[in-house]
Amino acid sequence: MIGLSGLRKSFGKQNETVAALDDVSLAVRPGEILGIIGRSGAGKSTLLRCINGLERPDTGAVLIDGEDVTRYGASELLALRRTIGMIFQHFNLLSSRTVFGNVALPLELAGVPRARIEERVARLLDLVGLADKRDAYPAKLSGGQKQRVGIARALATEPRILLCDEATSALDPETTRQILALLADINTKLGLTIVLITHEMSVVRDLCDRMVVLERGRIVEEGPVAEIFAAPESAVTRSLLQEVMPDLPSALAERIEAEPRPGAQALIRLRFSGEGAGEPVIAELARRLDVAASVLHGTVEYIKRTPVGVLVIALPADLPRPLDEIVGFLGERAQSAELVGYVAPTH
Ligand SMILES: Nc1ncnc2c1ncn2[C@@H]1O[C@H](COP(=O)(O)OP(=O)(O)OP(=O)(O)O)[C@@H](O)[C@H]1O
Repeated sequence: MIGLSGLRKSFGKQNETVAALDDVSLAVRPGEILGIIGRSGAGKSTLLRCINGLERPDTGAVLIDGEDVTRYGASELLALRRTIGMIFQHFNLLSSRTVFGNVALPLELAGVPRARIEERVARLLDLVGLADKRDAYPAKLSGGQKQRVGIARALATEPRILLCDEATSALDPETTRQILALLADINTKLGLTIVLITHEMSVVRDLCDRMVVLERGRIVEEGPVAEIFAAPESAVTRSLLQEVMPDLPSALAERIEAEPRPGAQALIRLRFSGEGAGEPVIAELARRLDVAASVLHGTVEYIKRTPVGVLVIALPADLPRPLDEIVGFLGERAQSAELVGYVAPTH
């Protein structure tokens, strides 16, 4: 549905140039929800703006339904934007217009007859659960209600693609959950393709099918959300994941040493996904290798009903077998097993 190939975009800043996008290639499948995550300045907004033609890449192609939109002129771009809805962090509603007036605006601009506008807006307000706020002005709405208006307005021209620019970053956690549930509902009901940018892993976890991690204008990781949560490869992804699935609680992290001191216990981090998440690894470790491990930390997240977890265990100081063998044994039963370091005995 959307194909980006070899996108590069630089901005000049005094004497230096910043590569906002540095050779980005990506395919977005019809009907999927793709999350693009990265830290501030990673290039997320530039990427989104290239998709809807607000930004023209220096080189590379943006294919929408097979057509390279980087070659479009002004009028073709205008038509393109009607097929791509967009919602924003700060909603961007017109304060002088009612809820109805805001949602109706793109239809008025497209010259849709009044009766059809009335009917379409009523349907959209029903869809986003705001039928009773039809005549309210934005100033009287909560953040979540404003974003619902934003979503209804974005859907007014019946786009095939919805771009979300940090759409829940200004909302509290409960309202965020409701808006993400609404987006999931719209994705299912309308078969809409959704591309969202965010700096929050919880948004990706709760809504997306696949994810892309951007860092300094480059894609550093890409794949199904559950797979990346279970086995993050890049340092950026691991660090972003700390927000939802801490690898180690900070009190424990402070005590970790790289080399074993006499009497120190080795800490092993296990990652699990899907079926493996329920397997009795620790019991097997005790039974088969005669190693009694203790659990120091664990989290389990459900991503589209797939359990994905992290478990940190401490091995006893005097191991009956070589450490490598134990890590290998665990690695065969979990998604991954790695030595985190050692903790010295506290007494
Ligand atoms: N119009 C511009 N002029 C100059 N530099 C820009 C412009 N737009 C973006 N940049 C630079 O390009 C880089 C990527 O910016 P971009 O806004 O795409 O990142 P982002 O991941 O969306 O960040 P944020 O989450 O803070 O919005 C940054 O270094 C930014 O300063």
